[in-house]
Amino acid sequence: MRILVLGGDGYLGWPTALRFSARGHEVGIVDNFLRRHYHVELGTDSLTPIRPLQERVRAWHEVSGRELQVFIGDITDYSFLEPVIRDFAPDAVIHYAEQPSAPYSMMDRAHAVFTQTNNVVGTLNLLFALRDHAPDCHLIKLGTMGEYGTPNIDIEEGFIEIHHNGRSDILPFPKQPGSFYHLSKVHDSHNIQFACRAWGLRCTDLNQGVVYGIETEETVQDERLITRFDYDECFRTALNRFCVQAVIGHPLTVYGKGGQTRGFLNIKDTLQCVELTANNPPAEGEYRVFNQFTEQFTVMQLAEVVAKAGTELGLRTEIRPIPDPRVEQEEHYYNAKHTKLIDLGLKPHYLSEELVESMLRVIQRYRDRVVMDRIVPRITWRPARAREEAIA
Ligand SMILES: O=c1ccn([C@@H]2O[C@H](COP(=O)(O)OP(=O)(O)O[C@H]3O[C@H](CS(=O)(=O)O)[C@@H](O)[C@H](O)[C@H]3O)[C@@H](O)[C@H]2O)c(=O)[nH]1
Repeated sequence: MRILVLGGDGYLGWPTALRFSARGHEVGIVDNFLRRHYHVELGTDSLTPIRPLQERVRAWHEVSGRELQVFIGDITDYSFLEPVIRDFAPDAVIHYAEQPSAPYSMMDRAHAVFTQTNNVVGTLNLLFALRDHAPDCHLIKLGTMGEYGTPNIDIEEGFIEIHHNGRSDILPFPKQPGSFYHLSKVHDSHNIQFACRAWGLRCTDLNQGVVYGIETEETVQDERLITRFDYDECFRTALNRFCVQAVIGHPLTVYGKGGQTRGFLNIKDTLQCVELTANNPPAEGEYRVFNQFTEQFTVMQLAEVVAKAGTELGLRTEIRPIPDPRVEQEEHYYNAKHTKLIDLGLKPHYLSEELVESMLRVIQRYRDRVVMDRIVPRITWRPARAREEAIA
């Protein structure tokens, strides 16, 4: 297949591009380096010393003998995106090219507006480019489990049968997202579903949970191929962040009661899921939703696994809950279905103490790169006065 990875310089995009390239597909990467720019803006950095994209691409060529095509530009700029889609003529587009952080979107008005403009306009441009230049292409869009929020009923995979006043229908599962970032993904889902219905596009919306992990089969082949690994309050994910905190001797920052439950998956399973999805495309006009995670945990359970693994390695690891900077339920019912990818053949890598220990060992190699004053959260979901109190 000809596969275009939008956001192919990112945490997941880069390993995804390598995986498809290793399997013999023709892979193109599109990126505008926004993730690198956010870190310059916030004074943070990836724990792992990632190389410039062109150097990574050369390294992959040396290691594998394979070429990756690179397109540098912004997908919100249609005059950039349209010729890329037209000339590359993809069979599948994997779309990671969005602002992915809930805290970043909650910083202030400007960051909320940027997040929604960037994400919604980029995806809309993509839909039009596919309609006009690659109508048979399979769009694989990274959505989020956070679209559903935490309702007091079981979460279905995209759709739910509703009986109402003697009639019934299968409708999109209700959405109660918890940040302007998560809301941007809801807006995308609606736009994509409409484009499938109106124009016959085919799309899989992958409602992904919280990803953890550093290494994949391809990125370990050469140190220049390592993917980024964030631990700061904005671009982290909880488990990755707790692991870095354990290594530097910082108390694990469980927010509030720690009963927040989410779906989690290993970065290796992100690649498996995307590959299974690409190999099993939907029909023309079909809009599918897969819930992409393998296990659910509370935040406190994650912290406990990290604390135990840290103790095994001789680290002094303390769990210290802090007031929750977000507006979210700190204890709640959570039971989300996730069978469709398993039915396609997903073989999960489950979370274990050994896996966390191996992450801690990799992090230990780079511990001198940690920006210490970017661990404690400063962004809150509440308005200014409450924010100042929280920081104090
Ligand atoms: O130091 C921390 C960091 C996070 N949390 C808690 O851990 C949970 C998950 O937070 P997270 O920062 O790991 O992930 P989140 O903000 O939900 O976003 C991440 O995971 C989402 C999937 S999901 O959570 O919506 O299923 C993706 O869409 C996003 O791109 C990705 O950044 C939240 O309840 C948060 O309050 C802590 O208790 N302590």
